[in-house]
Amino acid sequence: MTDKTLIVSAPGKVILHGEHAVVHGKVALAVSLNLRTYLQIGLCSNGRVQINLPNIDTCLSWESAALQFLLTTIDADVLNPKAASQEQVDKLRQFAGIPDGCVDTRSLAILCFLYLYGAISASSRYCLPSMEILVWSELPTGAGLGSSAAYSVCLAAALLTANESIACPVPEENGTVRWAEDELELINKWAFQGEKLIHGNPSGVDNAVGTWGGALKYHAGKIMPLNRIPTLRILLTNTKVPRSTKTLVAGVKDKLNKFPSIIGPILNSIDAISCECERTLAAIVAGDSTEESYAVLEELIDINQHHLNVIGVGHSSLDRLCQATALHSLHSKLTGAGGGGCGITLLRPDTSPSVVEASKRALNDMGYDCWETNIGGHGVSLHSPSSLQRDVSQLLTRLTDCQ
Ligand SMILES: Nc1ncnc2c1ncn2[C@@H]1O[C@H](COP(=O)(O)OP(=O)(O)OP(=O)(O)O)[C@@H](O)[C@H]1O
Ligand SMILES: C[C@@](O)(CCO)CC(=O)[O-]
Ligand SMILES: [Mg+2]
Repeated sequence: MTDKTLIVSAPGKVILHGEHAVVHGKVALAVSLNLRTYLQIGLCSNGRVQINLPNIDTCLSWESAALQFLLTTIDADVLNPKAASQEQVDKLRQFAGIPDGCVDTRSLAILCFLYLYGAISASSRYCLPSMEILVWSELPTGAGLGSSAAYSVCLAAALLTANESIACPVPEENGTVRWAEDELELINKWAFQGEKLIHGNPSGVDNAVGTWGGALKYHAGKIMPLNRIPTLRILLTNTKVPRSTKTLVAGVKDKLNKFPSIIGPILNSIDAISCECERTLAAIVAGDSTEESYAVLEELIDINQHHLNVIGVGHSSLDRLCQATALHSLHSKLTGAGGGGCGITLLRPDTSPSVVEASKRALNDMGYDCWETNIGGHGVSLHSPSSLQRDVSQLLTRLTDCQ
């Protein structure tokens, strides 16, 4: 590609409880996934900026000179990330030929890139750097697993590192490194600004998981690592019904504005579910009556799924998912923004392989993708090419070659 190439990655996430309520200041519990988004950035001197997004069939390239307007449009301080103003968004839309109100996958991804590239580069340079960026993800796009946050976190980490606003740590023996805590905070803050362009009004939970990984409790902007959490077995199902987080989040806000005394208590109840879930997970770690604790976790899942339907983010595909797993005495709820996308099903430590297989078969027969997942992937990381899994490395090389 170029003389200086960096590869970063960030994990997707599942929200156990608290989606949507967290946007309104309630508690959410989220864990990172072992599915990641990878970004390769190469600084070059060919006077061009290229972004290749194969998951969404998009590859765009501009003369750096054509992007110089970003320097005057975006007056940013790299150490104090701020949101794009309406005027700036309008200029970016106009430049990229994105009509007002257009929320398709490609438009949102490009808007997010242009703002982060402009804001991070413009704040410390007089001319914009020439670069080639390739983003490829193992996560399904727009399915509730935090693909937008993983994309924003990767862009923020790569642009800040390429710009030397944060250090470029030297990979250790295993070839993967993380940044220092204050640098992670800066990555997270910029990623949050990227999420704003994609989501409209994000809570910040998804980019926090993408940045720090692991399991965390998120409450009104406060990020608290969850240390007392057992190894959970989770079946992840993608209904493949497309939806937009931005639209769903806006829908809940409208409902809350219209019926504050009806929807408000439901959001409070979701908050209480997250807190009860946290206590129950800690009880399992402490070895307290695991059998009963799992029964509580299952009941919390059922109650929350009903609440999410009431606030308008359910979908018939998700109802069918819950019914299909209930036939095997398993409990499911949507995860992420809902409206289709993915659901999670809790498996007990002793759920037998035959039950898991039968559930998977039933879900596959309905046209859904379904897999038992590992949770707790590490947060945003910088990789040496040799440390990447072979299939990921080969894929990035192949995609680079066909640019
Ligand atoms: N691999 C990718 N390449 C380019 N753009 C991506 C990629 N992954 C996500 N995006 C951007 O993120 C948007 C999807 O974000 P959205 O928030 O709707 O879904 P999600 O993040 O997968 O789900 P949730 O927010 O519920 O966890 C896409 O429309 C696209 O703009
Ligand atoms: C629906 C939502 O709560 C989670 C999306 O993964 C939105 C957010 O928190 O930004
Ligand atoms: Mg998202």
